[in-house]
Amino acid sequence: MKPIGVIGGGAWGTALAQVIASGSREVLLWAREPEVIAAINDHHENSMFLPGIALSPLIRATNDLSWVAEGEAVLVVTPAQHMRVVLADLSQHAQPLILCAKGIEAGTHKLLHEVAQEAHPYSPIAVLSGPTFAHEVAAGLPTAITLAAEDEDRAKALAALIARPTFRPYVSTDLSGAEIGGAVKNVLAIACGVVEGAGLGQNARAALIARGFAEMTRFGMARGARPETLAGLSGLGDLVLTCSSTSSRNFSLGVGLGQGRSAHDLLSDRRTVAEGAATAPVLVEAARAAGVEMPIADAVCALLAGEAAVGAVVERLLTRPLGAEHRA
Ligand SMILES: NC(=O)C1=CN([C@@H]2O[C@H](COP(=O)(O)OP(=O)(O)OC[C@H]3O[C@@H](n4cnc5c(N)ncnc54)[C@H](O)[C@@H]3O)[C@@H](O)[C@H]2O)C=CC1
Ligand SMILES: O=C(CO)COP(=O)(O)O
Repeated sequence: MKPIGVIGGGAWGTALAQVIASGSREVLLWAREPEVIAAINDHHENSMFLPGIALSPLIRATNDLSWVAEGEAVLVVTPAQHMRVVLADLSQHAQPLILCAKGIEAGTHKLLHEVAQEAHPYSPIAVLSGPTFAHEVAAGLPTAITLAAEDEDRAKALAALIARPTFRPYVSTDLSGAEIGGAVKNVLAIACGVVEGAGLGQNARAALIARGFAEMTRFGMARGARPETLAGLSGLGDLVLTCSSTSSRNFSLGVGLGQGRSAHDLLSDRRTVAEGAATAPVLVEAARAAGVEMPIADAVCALLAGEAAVGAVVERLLTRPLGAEHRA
């Protein structure tokens, strides 16, 4: 059996490596930080990004991308905004690339499967996205996730390759839908954190999840996503997960904003990623370009940019004209 490659030694890349290795598969994991490579190879732990999890000895870490490219398939798990640069360093090959980051590329407004296809025209591209906190997945807790590829047989084959007794991929052919759900829910998770931090109550949070989902659906459909994908694991499923737990970095960032702290303070000095902070301005631009109204995403963007205080943003949302719940 050939090994499987994983690019990205953060919490999620490491958790996915652990899942795959639990099926007696060797994993070649590319990490950026020499300390992460040493800790995985010498102590079978990623103490920087996923502390406290004893990793399988079948996971070997490297800083050599050409090694990883030998995998039967390669999971790409760098933060969204770094993906194009990292993929440019990966040699061209014909193995499938499974994209696991959540975001939309700044500047181009492209979804990550579009970025990957430009960088690797000969590789089949798949997307893996859903409600999956890394620490739970690494601990072997039950998890379901969407695996999307244009070709359904390819999606099924990749799902079989990475499925494990407590890790269940459900297949889809809707790449855009799987990606848009994951990208947009990060921004909405920040909004839900603000509700929590500002003490606005549980009614407000439920309203925000439902109205946020309406925004996700409008934007997704404008960008070619299927509504049923957005209502599935990678959309609504992940939205519910990250809008209700401080295990979410995006939700936690929102809690800090809701307590009146600045995004600059909350984001400086952190090693871990809160993708929603990078996605929010890109999403707002992309929504405008597509003619889609996204008032909650606009509010998150204004808070992150320090353009408005929490009270003003909430008032702006509450004083919007009353309207129909469902638009024709
Ligand atoms: N942590 C989780 O529970 C989940 C994360 N994801 C997604 O996976 C992606 C990666 O997130 P995590 O593994 O959680 O990251 P993390 O927050 O655990 O670690 C940060 C990662 O960013 C990398 N990084 C920093 N600067 C970089 C650069 N210039 N070039 C390339 N890489 C750089 C670091 O090497 C490290 O791997 C994100 O898009 C995230 O939304 C998806 C599902 C679950
Ligand atoms: O995407 C995730 C779970 O599905 C992780 O969420 P955070 O990035 O907000 O921690």
